[in-house]
Amino acid sequence: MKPNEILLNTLLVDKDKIMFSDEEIGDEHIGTSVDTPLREDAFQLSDEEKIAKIELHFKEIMETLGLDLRDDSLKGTPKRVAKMYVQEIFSGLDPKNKPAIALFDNKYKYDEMLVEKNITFYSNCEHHFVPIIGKAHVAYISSGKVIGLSKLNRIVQYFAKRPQVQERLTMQIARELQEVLQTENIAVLIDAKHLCVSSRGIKDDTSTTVTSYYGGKFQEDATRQEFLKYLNL
Ligand SMILES: Nc1nc2c(ncn2[C@@H]2O[C@H](COP(=O)(O)OP(=O)(O)OP(=O)(O)O)[C@@H](O)[C@H]2O)c(=O)[nH]1
Ligand SMILES: [Zn+2]
Repeated sequence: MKPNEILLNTLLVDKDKIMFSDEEIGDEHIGTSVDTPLREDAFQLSDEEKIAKIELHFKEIMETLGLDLRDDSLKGTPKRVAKMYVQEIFSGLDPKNKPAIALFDNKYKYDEMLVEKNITFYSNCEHHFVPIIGKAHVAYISSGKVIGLSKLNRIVQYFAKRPQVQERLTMQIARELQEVLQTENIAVLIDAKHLCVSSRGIKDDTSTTVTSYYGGKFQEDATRQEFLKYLNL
């Protein structure tokens, strides 16, 4: 294959992967791979319909593995897994579960950074569908608006409840905070353990993965250092 053909193929593959956004579908999103790749018909089924379909398919997976679903302990598993996927661990794929955020004026005139640290989250790796367990630390410097503290945690949980890669999770949290708080001044740092790295494959039980995003004033060295100091990093 000539170099140009290789480049073209790469572009085609990437384009297919990132065409569909969870906010909007359109060409303007080609290149904005911050969005979870979603099918065009992603929101057509009700939760009940999704659960029924996943139950059916999961039953088939278990039977293919050789399990006898007449066993008392196993017979409810396909339904349990389906409900867990739709209502719990992948509930962040559905915008109806996005946390409602009320914005308040910064009447306290607090203009230093606010850090919400050690937000424990459970996500799942989109390559293997096994858990990612980690801590997210987020910070913002108000541009005149503030939100309730718990909403910072809720935003982290919403995006964690999707099949994820850590880089995208980091960027989705940062982008949402920038939108909600109407400021570029956002920092996000995630330190997480990927069970696909520790419990299988390379089986490295000690390594963790750190990703970060620094926007606006956090791009200045002193501000970034202050944020990291609060995290004891
Ligand atoms: N960049 C990135 N990679 C991830 C993340 N979670 C898991 N991975 C990696 O995704 C890769 C998938 O690689 P493949 O070679 O296709 O899969 P695999 O054969 O199961 O790879 P091994 O885990 O090395 O056995 C692995 O290296 C994972 O460690 C993540 O959040 N970000
Ligand atoms: Zn994985």
